[in-house]
Amino acid sequence: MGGARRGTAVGGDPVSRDARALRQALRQQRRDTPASERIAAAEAIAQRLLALPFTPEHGHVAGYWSMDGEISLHAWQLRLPSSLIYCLPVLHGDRLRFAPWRPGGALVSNRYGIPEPDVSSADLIDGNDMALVIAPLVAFDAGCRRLGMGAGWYDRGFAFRRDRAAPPWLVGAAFASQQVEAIAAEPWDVPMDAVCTERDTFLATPDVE
Ligand SMILES: Nc1nc2c(c(=O)[nH]1)N(C=O)[C@@H](CNc1ccc(C(=O)N[C@@H](CCC(=O)O)C(=O)O)cc1)CN2
Ligand SMILES: Nc1ncnc2c1ncn2[C@@H]1O[C@H](COP(=O)(O)OP(=O)(O)OP(=O)(O)O)[C@@H](O)[C@H]1O
Repeated sequence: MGGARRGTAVGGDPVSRDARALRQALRQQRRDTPASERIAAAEAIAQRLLALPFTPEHGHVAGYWSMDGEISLHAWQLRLPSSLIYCLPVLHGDRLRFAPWRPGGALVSNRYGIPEPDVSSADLIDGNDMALVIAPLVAFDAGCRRLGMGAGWYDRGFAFRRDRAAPPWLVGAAFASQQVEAIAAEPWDVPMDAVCTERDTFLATPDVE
């Protein structure tokens, strides 16, 4: 494995989806990001996310409760226009759903120990009713392909986006150090419309007919 070095893209072959070791190395590198970098990165990614060409004017937008060293979205959440409703992911059976959350709102811990809004299932929002979803990731490439935690929550939840246009807009969020040369495409993969880091914004190239 050539490269889980900080700040450098991993070169060589496309990242094998079976590369458990690579996933672990990238997660370790993500956890090792120093606090000073995390603080600056949260501000920088907020500016990039707010500047996306397709930021919706109203509706529900999802972030995530960062864990395992993921880049934080609190600065973005704080700066969202009041016409947008911030939501967090909620694991409902085998489905990824969403629920509005504001600081102070009731939370419970999900099966992975990640806090999620404490709401009844009737109040959960389906992925296809969201305007924009920021997806956490372990690695990404410049083509806006995403490697997640390996349980397929986002790929299953947004499978409908493989043959349907946005919305919901899907945006990966990561530290620049999580970029790899190429992620091998799997049939179930749902590419992101963009990936933002503290340093760059990658936009998926629209299909030219
Ligand atoms: N902050 C955040 N929220 C998120 C995700 C995420 O990646 N980050 N998810 C993105 O999908 C969903 C949760 N998916 C997850 C999938 C695996 C693990 C995880 O820690 N797996 C452990 C093994 C845990 C176990 O077996 O119970 C591991 O791989 O070490 C966590 C979250 C929804 N919410
Ligand atoms: N649309 C789908 N329908 C059924 N199974 C799916 C679908 N999408 C993904 N999966 C399954 O989910 C598993 C994990 O996929 P993958 O490794 O791509 O997840 P990931 O993108 O890393 O994780 P996540 O989306 O949770 O962050 C795969 O084994 C795949 O079989």
